[in-house]
Amino acid sequence: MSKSTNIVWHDSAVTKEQRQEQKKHKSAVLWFTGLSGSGKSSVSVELEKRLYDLGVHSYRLDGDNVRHGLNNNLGFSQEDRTENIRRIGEVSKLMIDAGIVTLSAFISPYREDRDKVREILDADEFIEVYVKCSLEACEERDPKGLYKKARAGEIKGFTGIDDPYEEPVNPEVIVKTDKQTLEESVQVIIDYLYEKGYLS
Ligand SMILES: Nc1ncnc2c1ncn2[C@@H]1O[C@H](COP(=O)(O)OS(=O)(=O)O)[C@@H](OP(=O)(O)O)[C@H]1O
Ligand SMILES: Nc1ncnc2c1ncn2[C@@H]1O[C@H](COP(=O)(O)OP(=O)(O)O)[C@@H](O)[C@H]1O
Repeated sequence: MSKSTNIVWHDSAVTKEQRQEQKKHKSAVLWFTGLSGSGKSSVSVELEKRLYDLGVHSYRLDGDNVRHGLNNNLGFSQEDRTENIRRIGEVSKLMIDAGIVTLSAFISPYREDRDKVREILDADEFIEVYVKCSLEACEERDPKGLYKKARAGEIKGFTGIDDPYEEPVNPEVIVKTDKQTLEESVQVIIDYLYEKGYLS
């Protein structure tokens, strides 16, 4: 529920469309969702590098990083995760308005939260990228040692262990990081962006 009252929207003199035209590409959010350790950070970092080399104005928002600043008052309860995703959805919307291809990499375990982000954007602005990887493979990788801690009961409410992860029903893109190399996953996304006309 919004607490802001007596506020009036003020339009800019430069439109989103003009910014896109200037940059020579569309803007949208690539919304990476998946278990901890599935590869959201690895794939989005590599993709950002590829996009930069292609001259695409892009920027990456990452769960761990954003929780150091903007969202450092949020934990991992369902309510806090929902607020985390709501804020990132709004930040992504601002970035899209600025003409930027935004890469948002958050577990975002709840379908409803992801769908709400989709709803506040235009139809082709939300590209859900399911970073699919079995729990077993994520746990085997355990890059931060968090699964080990969760199994030992040192972290409560860890996604995939004792907290839910709701898979996307109809994502625009699926990358299977337990079956594909990092480079193959990045290429799948680049191909999608060209095929759908985000890049030309
Ligand atoms: N309880 C619990 N469950 C899941 N993850 C946890 C938890 N506690 C800390 N971490 C670390 O926080 C990172 C996930 O943050 P996100 O903002 O992406 O999470 S969420 O979208 O709000 O669910 C996640 O990063 P990734 O491993 O990159 O996904 C973890 O490093
Ligand atoms: N094919 C692959 N794609 C992405 N990551 C992979 C792959 N194979 C192994 N990995 C490793 O898996 C780990 C994924 O961790 P990370 O990218 O931080 O995931 P997340 O951001 O989803 O938590 C990294 O250590 C990465 O090197």
